[in-house]
Amino acid sequence: MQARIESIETILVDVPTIRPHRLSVVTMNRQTLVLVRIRCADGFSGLGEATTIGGLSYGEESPESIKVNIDTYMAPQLLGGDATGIALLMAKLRDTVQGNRFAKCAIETALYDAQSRRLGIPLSSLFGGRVRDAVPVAWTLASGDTARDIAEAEKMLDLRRHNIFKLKIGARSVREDVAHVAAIKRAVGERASVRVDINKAWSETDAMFGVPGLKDAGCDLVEQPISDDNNAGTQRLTQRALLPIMADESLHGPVDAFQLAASHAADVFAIKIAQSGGLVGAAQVAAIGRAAGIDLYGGTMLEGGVGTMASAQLFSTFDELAWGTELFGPLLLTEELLSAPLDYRDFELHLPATPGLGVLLDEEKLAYMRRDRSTLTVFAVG
Ligand SMILES: O=C(O)C[C@H]1C=CC(=O)O1
Ligand SMILES: [Mn+2]
Repeated sequence: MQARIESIETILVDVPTIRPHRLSVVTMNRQTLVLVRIRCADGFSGLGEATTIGGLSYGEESPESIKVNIDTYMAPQLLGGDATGIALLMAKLRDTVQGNRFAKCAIETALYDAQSRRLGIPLSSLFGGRVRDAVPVAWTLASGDTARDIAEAEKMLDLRRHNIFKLKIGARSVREDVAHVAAIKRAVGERASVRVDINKAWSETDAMFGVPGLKDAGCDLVEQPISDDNNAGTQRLTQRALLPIMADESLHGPVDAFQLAASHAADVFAIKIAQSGGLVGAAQVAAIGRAAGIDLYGGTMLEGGVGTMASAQLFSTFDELAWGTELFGPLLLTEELLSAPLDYRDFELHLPATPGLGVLLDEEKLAYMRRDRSTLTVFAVG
């Protein structure tokens, strides 16, 4: 049975964060969610998300460019097509649209959400089924203040919400950053795993000094210490084997995964569905990593509930997820856009058993919060 695509809508929603979120590349005070909704003639619809971080400071696609490119170049090609033929539709997009991985991810996710709803099964069933019904979730400490980060970590441990902490460093000197990490590890001790994300800020020589310091501080994992232009440098750091090195910004889908795996320039892959160009691309990144003996970690672009659940649906199917996930995006936001919030408890995100993504939008809240609330545009078949 075919299902004609009737409309594709891309919606921007600006949501303040619960506190400033300081990365080496940007300080976020709000997040712009990019939501995609595809409606089909058989009455089924699907949701996807293409949210990125800090406008253009993290990736090459901004929320605004994602919306314009979907509305102008992608939606017209897909409208009227058969929504059940996901591989064919995505092949058509790949042939005619270069790059734009986040936009493609949102469209592909919406098609998979609609298709799994149509079949009455969770989205994870279309990727082989679940190995687990819940995934561990790290929290990022990024207030920029050591005492505040320690208080936040204590609160998360008390709530039994997170016992893995990822510290954002790289904006200060290496010496100051190592002292910051050491203070937080001293405070939480064996109750939590402490890891760092440098978001490319270090030079290779910074890393030569910094990584041994982090090891002495009790840090467990180092994410993207140096530029993604210098994978040879990351390979050298990985081979020094002082601490596990995780690839994040250097990993944009299966081709990068293959190159990093072939040169063993990482010990761990941060799998992100948007960076990988979609769920299928992310599954391929995971498979390449596993084939090369590289561990997996479920990454985020700090998406809201839709993208977070799409990621969780895929990560639940991985046979190995040694470093857990960081699917905490909705918890960083001051506003809930789902009709029921995601289920975080006992240090994990629990997945719903309902069809598709298993999430619904709070339509009233969305209507009130969407950026274009006065100038609505929905692209539909004429
Ligand atoms: O990993 C990143 O670089 C981006 C993001 C994920 C968690 C977080 O706090 O920031
Ligand atoms: Mn990262």
